[in-house]
Amino acid sequence: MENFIHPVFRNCKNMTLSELENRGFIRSLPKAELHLHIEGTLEPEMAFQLARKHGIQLPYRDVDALRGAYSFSSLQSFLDIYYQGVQVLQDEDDFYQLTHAYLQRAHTDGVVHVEIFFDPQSHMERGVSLSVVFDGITRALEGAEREYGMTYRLIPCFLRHLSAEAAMQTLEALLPYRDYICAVGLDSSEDGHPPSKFTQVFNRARTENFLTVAHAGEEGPPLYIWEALDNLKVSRIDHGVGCEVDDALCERLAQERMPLTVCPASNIKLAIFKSMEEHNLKRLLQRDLCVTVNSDDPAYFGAYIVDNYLAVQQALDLSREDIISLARNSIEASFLAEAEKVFWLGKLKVLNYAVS
Ligand code: HPA
Ligand SMILES: [Zn+2]
Repeated sequence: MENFIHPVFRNCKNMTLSELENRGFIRSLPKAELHLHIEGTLEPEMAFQLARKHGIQLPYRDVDALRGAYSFSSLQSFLDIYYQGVQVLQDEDDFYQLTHAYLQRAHTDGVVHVEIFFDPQSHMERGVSLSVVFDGITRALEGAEREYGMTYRLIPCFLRHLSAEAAMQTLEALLPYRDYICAVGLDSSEDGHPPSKFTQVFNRARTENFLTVAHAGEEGPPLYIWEALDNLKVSRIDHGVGCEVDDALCERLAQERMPLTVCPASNIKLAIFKSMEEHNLKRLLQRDLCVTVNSDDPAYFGAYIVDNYLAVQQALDLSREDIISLARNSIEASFLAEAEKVFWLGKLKVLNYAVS
């Protein structure tokens, strides 16, 4: 027990006082996490625990060797390891444990509302039923709502490297679970898989009263962001950092107040930017875009939501007002009801008075 360090403090050993103060400040802000793949919260310790439980042999000697493999050169190099990790998720309790662990962590980070992605196709193709996935995830979400008052939405995503027909079949399989679903999304390998490939599927999703979101402009060109807006009629762009080279697109995003769910640590780990100092988040904020900060796949990128806020604050020299704007954007960009947004925005307004 002597050497036990709570995961929240694992990275704190070498921190300066101002880092600790900033971390506490960021934690204290009510915020929403809007870009989080639940499968991307699988920490190596849990991967080994579940592999042992199910008699699965992971191709790594131990937890350290697995964590050591989390070194990526591109989105695809990450996805190859991520889909391998998914294999250990087999029964309802696995999905519960995974989601429960993430929600506990999010709560300590001051997250008051989560919108969680998951990849139904990566489970169904292994013979894991949708009811197992939904039951496990929603059991944890309902527990966090009871215990912490944390609200939630669920967003199943279609894998864009698979066919539009497969996505349509997946949408049909999801319909019996419609009461648990707020929106549908699009993720996985971006290059060569434009949003327009899924126009019909997203049309159908909207006739079924689902909102839509899509990953676009992570590695892909601005054209994919235009297509997500015009073909898929999304309410948010996931990532979207590739918009910067297209002035007309930036103007449209600003004018429509179209949120971008930016994931800074993910962008560095997947080599979208060479370093955090080169990240374009501050420039996008200065262009009046509705930028939010999120963790994407925190177990793989080594950074949960507060780590992401802190990293951009330090690297880009963001003020406390900037940080509050990011938290405010997250509430505004969420799929919460208007009255709930007003409640959290009121709390943030009081905090803003306190720092300005
Ligand atoms: O960052 C991502 N991009 C695309 N697909 C994904 N699936 C999990 N994480 C990601
Ligand atoms: Zn993502």
